[in-house]
Amino acid sequence: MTPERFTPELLALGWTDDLQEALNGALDAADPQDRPDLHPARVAGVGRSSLRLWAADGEHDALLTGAMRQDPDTQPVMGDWVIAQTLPDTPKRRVTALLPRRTTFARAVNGGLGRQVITANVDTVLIVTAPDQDFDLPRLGRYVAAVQASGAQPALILNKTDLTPDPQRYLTELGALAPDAPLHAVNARTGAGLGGVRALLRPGLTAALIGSSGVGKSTLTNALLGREAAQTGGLMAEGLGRHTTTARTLYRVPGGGLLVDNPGLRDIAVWDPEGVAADPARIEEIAADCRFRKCTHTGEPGCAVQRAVARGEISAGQVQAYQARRAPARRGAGRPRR
Ligand SMILES: Nc1nc2c(ncn2[C@@H]2O[C@H](COP(=O)(O)OP(=O)(O)OP(=O)(O)O)[C@@H](O)[C@H]2O)c(=O)[nH]1
Ligand SMILES: [Zn+2]
Repeated sequence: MTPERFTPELLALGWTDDLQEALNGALDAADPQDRPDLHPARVAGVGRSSLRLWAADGEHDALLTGAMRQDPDTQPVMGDWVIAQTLPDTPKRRVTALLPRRTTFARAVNGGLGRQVITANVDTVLIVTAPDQDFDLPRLGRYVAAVQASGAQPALILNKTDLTPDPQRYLTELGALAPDAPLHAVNARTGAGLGGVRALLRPGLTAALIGSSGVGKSTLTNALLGREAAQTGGLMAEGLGRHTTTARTLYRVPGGGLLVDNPGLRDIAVWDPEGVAADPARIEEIAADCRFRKCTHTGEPGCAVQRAVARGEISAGQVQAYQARRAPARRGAGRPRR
């Protein structure tokens, strides 16, 4: 049907079985005449009215269909996978559909009534801190919670290890925040310890860096990329350049992996942590529409919860948090609760 399907190019961009399945479904539903022109692509840059896409056959500028532009639920964000149509008279593509999101970073808007997704499909978030006045365990703990709520895996990075005679003391405290998370000490300026961080950026995986201003995210980005891509010292990163006011970009890491640079993610410190927490009543309300009464929301057909995740109404992380909370009760009772 389509020439795509796990080409090395798509895999390098983070293509998965779930995405292929969603694409197949969308192609089945599409006008047979259009099918050869429909291809998956990853959103690598977001401008006011256009998108930068990375596809199996290279980079393209793209426009949204009017319907997608008007619906906040289908507005593609950095990291999203979309279906893009080639057009006869222009090199620009037209984005026709949003593919389901694996993870979502969102912030609460309208006083917590709504949520705005700012980055999708990030697998690993490197939480960066330094052994100086930035080292604030409660705030770092909120980063960890926000990352887990997004559905992504946190990793903890202590940068600027040259500033302390005793990095181990900081590492011990950091490690206690998330015992299962990878933990690395680095000096982004000299590159010391970078090998461990590089090992987290495997082909097909998408990573992002968060942490306060000045902690060394841009320096670390440049060290990982092996070039001066991001401006250090608090200036804006390279991105869509002249076309946008807010730089948001995706980088390819030499050796594999993708790195999202998104100022919106950097502001995670100001997020309301409750805004991203799961509301069990809300999820149970959605789950009432699942086809199966004992649906576990882990991939059953007709699952209303997964449908809500795909629409961005709730995040994969919220569902995970909800399931994690239910699991002990389920074990205790020895049978499913519903
Ligand atoms: N001593 C020391 N300084 C570092 C290290 N890494 C980065 N810096 C310095 O810290 C300052 C801030 O680094 P940036 O990389 O711009 O920090 P950032 O987190 O990207 O900051 P924003 O762009 O404002 O979010 C720069 O002067 C860097 O040279 C390190 O490992 N040791
Ligand atoms: Zn379900």
